Amino acid sequence: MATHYYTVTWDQLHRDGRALAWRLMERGPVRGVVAITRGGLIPAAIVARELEIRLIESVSVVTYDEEARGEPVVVKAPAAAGDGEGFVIIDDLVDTGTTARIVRALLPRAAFACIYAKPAGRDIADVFVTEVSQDTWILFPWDTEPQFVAPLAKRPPG
Ligand SMILES: O=P(O)(O)OC[C@H]1O[C@H](OP(=O)(O)OP(=O)(O)O)[C@H](O)[C@@H]1O
Ligand code: HPA
Ligand SMILES: [Mg+2]
Repeated sequence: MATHYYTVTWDQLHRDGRALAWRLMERGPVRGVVAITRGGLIPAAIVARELEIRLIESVSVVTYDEEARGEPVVVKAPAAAGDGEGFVIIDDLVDTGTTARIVRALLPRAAFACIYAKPAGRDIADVFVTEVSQDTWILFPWDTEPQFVAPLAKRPPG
């Protein structure tokens, strides 16, 4: 269970997505990207734009219902990425690494990249940008909205 929250704004996600693109570019040419839906869709779009990649495939794995982890289900396999040669699989984050391991098994020759990583899943990523602790839940901009917060002086102590 998460005890900390790390809120990511659209602006920060865009910057971190571009940082991921830089790191991928340094590793060598990329023919296509495979986005793990849904969280990997926007990171994959940012990377594809920066690396001028038009070949974009998707794979759908459902593992979580909000913060509750369930049995991962592959809802859609990647159709046109072969064994993954020349492709980079992209996701928003690795947490336990379960989702990444399933997709890596489907595309054994692809690299795996994500923007955020937690310690339990970090080693499965070839490239990531920012690490957060295992007890931190990352709040993505598509899951949140700005809202009023009470002034500090009016909040209950604690
Ligand atoms: O490393 P893991 O423990 O497998 O967790 C990471 C995965 O969990 C989330 O996806 P989720 O299953 O919530 O689906 P979504 O991307 O459609 O929101 C996240 O987008 C990663 O794909
Ligand atoms: O920290 C997280 N944030 C959002 N989705 C997630 N899915 C697994 N871990 C996370
Ligand atoms: Mg996901």
